[in-house]
Amino acid sequence: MSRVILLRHGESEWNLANRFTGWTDVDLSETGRAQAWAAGETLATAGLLPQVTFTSVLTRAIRTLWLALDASDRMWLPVHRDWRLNERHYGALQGENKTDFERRYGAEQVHAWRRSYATRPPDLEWDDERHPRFDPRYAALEPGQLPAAEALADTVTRVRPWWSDTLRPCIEAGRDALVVAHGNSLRALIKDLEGYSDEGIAGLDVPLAEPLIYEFDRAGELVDKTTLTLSEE
Ligand SMILES: O=C(O)[C@@H](CO)OP(=O)(O)O
Repeated sequence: MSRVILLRHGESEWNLANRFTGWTDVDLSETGRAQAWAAGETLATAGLLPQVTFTSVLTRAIRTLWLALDASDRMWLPVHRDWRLNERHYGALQGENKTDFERRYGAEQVHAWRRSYATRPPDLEWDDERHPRFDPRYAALEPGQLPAAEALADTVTRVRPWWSDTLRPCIEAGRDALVVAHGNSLRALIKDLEGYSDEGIAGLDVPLAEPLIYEFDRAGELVDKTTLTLSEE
């Protein structure tokens, strides 16, 4: 048996400001840091101490992992960062305020951008300085791998091979893993794990910094899922 703990990062500065974030590399807010620490304490109290950890290449997820590892006295664990766990790329919407956009474009359009499976937000321009091709952390990737905007369906397409080549072998080896990622990259993973339909996944929101525990058998089949409630201060 293997346990996989899925953890969305704590509140970021742009969760707080209600701005579309995507691949923008914003840090955790003070609340987000406290949430990440509390998540680590909760895992330690529950005896959920993984042997290996995975995260994205974005600061809010990496720092959540660091704080959770520190709080659970596990800073020595191996950490594997992978761009395929990044948040869904929100294209030209990145930086915009979600409420302002609802006023300008209507709640239905904004909901489609945020939660429909296949609706892609408008692309970031190729020459926009925020385009990932200008970011050194993606320098080893082929230009065709770098999104200018993603629908959730596109995020599923990049998370699926990560599951097959990285997480699944770890599960089959009987190892427990902590995966710290983002609202929509976790929705992409959970869609396949729990068999959500393209329409059904629109109704799933992953809470900030609340550990979701998935248990798998040695064949990599999901056998159980639980949510850990955070310990009270
Ligand atoms: O802005 C984002 O990148 C995400 C996560 O915060 O937002 P949403 O939940 O609207 O997809």
